Amino acid sequence: MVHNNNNRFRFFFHYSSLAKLTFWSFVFLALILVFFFKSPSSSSSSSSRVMTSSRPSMTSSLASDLYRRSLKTSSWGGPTWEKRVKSSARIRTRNGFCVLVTGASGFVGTHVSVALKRRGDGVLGLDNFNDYYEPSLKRARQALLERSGVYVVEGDINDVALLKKLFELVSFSHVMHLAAQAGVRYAMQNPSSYIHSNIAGFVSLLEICKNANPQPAIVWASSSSVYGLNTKVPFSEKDRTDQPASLYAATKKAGEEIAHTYNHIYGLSLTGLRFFTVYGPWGRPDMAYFFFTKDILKGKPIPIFEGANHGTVARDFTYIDDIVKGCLGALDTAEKSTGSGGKKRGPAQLRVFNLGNTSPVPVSDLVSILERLLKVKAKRMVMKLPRNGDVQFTHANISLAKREFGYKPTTDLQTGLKKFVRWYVSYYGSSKKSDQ
Ligand SMILES: O=C(O)[C@H]1O[C@H](OP(=O)(O)OP(=O)(O)OC[C@H]2O[C@@H](n3ccc(=O)[nH]c3=O)[C@H](O)[C@@H]2O)[C@H](O)[C@@H](O)[C@@H]1O
Repeated sequence: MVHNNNNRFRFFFHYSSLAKLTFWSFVFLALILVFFFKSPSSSSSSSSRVMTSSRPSMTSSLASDLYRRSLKTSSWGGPTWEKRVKSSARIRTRNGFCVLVTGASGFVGTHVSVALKRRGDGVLGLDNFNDYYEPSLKRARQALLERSGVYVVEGDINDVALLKKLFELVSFSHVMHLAAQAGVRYAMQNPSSYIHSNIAGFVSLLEICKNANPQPAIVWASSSSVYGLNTKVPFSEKDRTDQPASLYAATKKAGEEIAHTYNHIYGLSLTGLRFFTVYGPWGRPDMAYFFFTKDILKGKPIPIFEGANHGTVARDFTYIDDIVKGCLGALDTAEKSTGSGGKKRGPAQLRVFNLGNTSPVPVSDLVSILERLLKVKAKRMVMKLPRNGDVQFTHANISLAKREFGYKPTTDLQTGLKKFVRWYVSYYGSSKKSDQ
């Protein structure tokens, strides 16, 4: 009896302390939730586009919220959001791909997404809409993508919870990874942004891809800048790439080594594309051809770089439509990854290709073409090539891409710039008045 009473007492004691514990846990959780939803920075990061979110876990959502706060992007989740994600990623043709395009509202990302969608592939975009250059241009590209049926999820590639969610909702056959911090000279002003996007972000994406089942094949943007101080021309994929001249180039080179690691350990199929100074409609305002156009129209001086002893500075300018063909060719010839759920099952494809135009043009000739197209004389201000990451010359050997997927650029600089200028004038309206 005594024994029984004791048991009952113990049971009651346990029961009441358990109830207390549960009660206080609830109170604590409620306090966290109140703090989380009322916090000013969390609400300031929420734009009018905020959707109710169904987030995977408290800790991951807090972490992802921090990223979103720092990048001022809106939140994600909820049934409507999930429906849009799935609908955008739905394949509409036999044997079509299901592609996640990171950096979809970027210059190359927009063009590639539209081309994939047009041929019936399922395409889901992802972009953090950062303000490295005018976000309104990224929004305009997003509107264009919407009209083509491509939904762009607003978020950062470092947001692990978001990436997990996307891979839960959609079984991607391919990832076209174009999200990056671009620009050679800006790396001296904001080095950490290159580490954040080009290294940490790439690893975060690869971690998700390696754990996915099935693992997608990945095609991603490297850069001609990896050739750095290499003087042997034209640049071939076999040439040395261990002398980067800018932090930007170093992060792209690091990306190539990271790609090797994930291919080796996890059996991810990885293809890096070394783009050579891509230009065209909907381009990047930080690039020379773009801001030269703006400044020539405004009558502002154009800084034209030259090498030592008046040496020519030249680029293998490559038109966007040619680059898009190269990207699709790389996707079409990408073999499947061989691993699943984080385990390698056999060797997988690892490739790197130059995507250039194979005909370098001096920067001074670029300016002459723009003068003719704009019918305005440029105020040329010739200056020494700054020692902040620029290289004097780029020239692609494209025989590897030609052999693998028939890559053959067809647009010369004159023709491509004509299309760019036409777009520029129509986009900015009366361009001479444009403040962009
Ligand atoms: O192909 C690449 O790998 C790289 O191409 C471009 O980098 P860059 O070729 O330096 O392109 P721009 O900044 O547009 O410069 C084009 C040319 O104009 C010259 N330039 C640039 C700026 C300026 O004020 N004056 C000037 O003469 C540069 O020296 C260069 O020769 C992109 O900005 C990079 O993101 C990309 O990775």
